[in-house]
Amino acid sequence: MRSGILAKVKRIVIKIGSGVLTCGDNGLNKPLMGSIAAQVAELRASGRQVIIVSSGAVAAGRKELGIDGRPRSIPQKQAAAAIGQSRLMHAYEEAFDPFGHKVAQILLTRDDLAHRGRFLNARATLDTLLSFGVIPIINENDTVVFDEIKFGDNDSLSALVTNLAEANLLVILTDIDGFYEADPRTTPDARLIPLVRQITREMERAAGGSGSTVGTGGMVTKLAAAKKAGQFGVPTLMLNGRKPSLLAEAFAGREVGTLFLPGKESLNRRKHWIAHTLRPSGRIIVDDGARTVLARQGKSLLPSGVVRVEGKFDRGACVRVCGSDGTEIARGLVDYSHDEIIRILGHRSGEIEAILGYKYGDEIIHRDNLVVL
Ligand SMILES: Nc1ncnc2c1ncn2[C@@H]1O[C@H](COP(=O)(O)OP(=O)(O)O)[C@@H](O)[C@H]1O
Ligand SMILES: N[C@@H](CCC(=O)OP(=O)(O)O)C(=O)O
Repeated sequence: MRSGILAKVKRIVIKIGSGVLTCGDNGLNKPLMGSIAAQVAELRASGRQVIIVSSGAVAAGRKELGIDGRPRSIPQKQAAAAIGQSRLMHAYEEAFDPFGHKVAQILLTRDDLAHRGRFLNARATLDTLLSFGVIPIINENDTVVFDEIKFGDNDSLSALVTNLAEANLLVILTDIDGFYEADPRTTPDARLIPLVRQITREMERAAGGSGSTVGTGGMVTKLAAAKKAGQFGVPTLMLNGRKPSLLAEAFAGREVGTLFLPGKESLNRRKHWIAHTLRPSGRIIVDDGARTVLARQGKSLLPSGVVRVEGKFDRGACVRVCGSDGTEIARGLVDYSHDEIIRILGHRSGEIEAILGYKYGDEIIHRDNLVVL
C-alpha cells in the first residue's frame, strides 16, 4: 500500500526539524544537510516537486550569539532567528549547489496566509519558483512574529503549506524513528507504530512534548499536523531525518517511519483554510437542536439556533461555533457582526429584516462557509 501511495506523489512538502539540522551546540549539521539535499535531488530527478519547511534558525543563531540552551526572552529568540536564518539559507545553498539546484527563502506569518489575497499571492509565488525548478525553503518569520500572528511551530506551518501548495504528501523529518505508542523518553520499550489509519484520542494522549533543547511542540504538534494534512486528503510520512538515506529508502519501498493515512472524507481547500488557517475571533453558542443539524446534516446556522455570542467580530469574520457545554463543533465565516447577531438570535430568519431594518441573508453562517470539526 505504501509504495502505491508514494508512487503517485507529485508534489511533496518536507518539514525538517531543528533537531535534525543541528548537532548539539555545534550549530548546523552541514554533512547531514548535504545528504538531505542529495535525497531531495533524487526526488526532483524522478519528476517530483519539493517544497521544504525548515526549522533551525533559532538553534543556529543561538550558537552565533553564544546563548547557552534556549533563548531566555522573546527578543533574544528573535535576534537568534535573525542571525540564524541567513546562516541556514547559506547552508542550504551550499548543500544544493553540487546538485545544480537553486533555493529560495520564504518567511511567513499566520497573517500572510489568513488573508485570502495574500494566501493566493504566496501560492502564485510558490508556483512560479517551482516552475523555474527552484526549491522553496519556508520558515516562520520568527524575527517579527508576536502571539496574534504566530503559527507557533513549524509542524503546523507545514500542514498549512501542504494546503497552500496543494501538495500530495507531507513528510516530517524529525530526530526519532517515528510515532511510538508512548513517549520513548519515559517508556523506553515503547513500540513504533508503522501505520496510522486514524488519529485517535489515545494516540493524542501518547504524544508528548519535545525531548530536545531545540525542538518546539514535540509529537503533539506533529500529530496535529498529520491530522490537518489528512483532513485535506493528504498522507503524512514521519521519518528519522538524522539517518542519512531514509527518505530515499522510503521512496524506494522500504517500510520505515510512520505513515498516517488521510481520512476518507476530505475538506476542499477553502474549507480547510477556514478551519485551520484563519484565527477565530469569537464564539457563537448554539442549542442542542442546531448542534445536531449542523453536525449530522451539514445545514447552515440560522439565528433561531443561537443562544449566546461571545467576543466582538465583524461580518465576514471566522468564529467558533460551540455547544452549550462549550465544546467547539464547527467553525465558519459569519454573515452578521456580533452586535447584529445579539439582536436577531433566537428569532426566525423571516424576522431579521424587521429587527435590523435590512438583511444580508437567512443564515448566520451559510453551510458553504461552515466546517464541522
Ligand atoms: N509518542 C511519541 N513518539 C515519538 N516521539 C515522541 C513521542 N512523544 C514525545 N516524543 C518526542 O518528540 C520529539 C520530536 O519532537 P521535536 O523535539 O519537536 O522535534 P523536531 O525538532 O523535529 O520538531 C522526539 O525526540 C521525542 O522525544
Ligand atoms: N521557526 C523556528 C522553529 C520552530 C519549530 O517548530 O521547531 P521544530 O520543532 O524543531 O520544528 C526556527 O527556525 O528556529
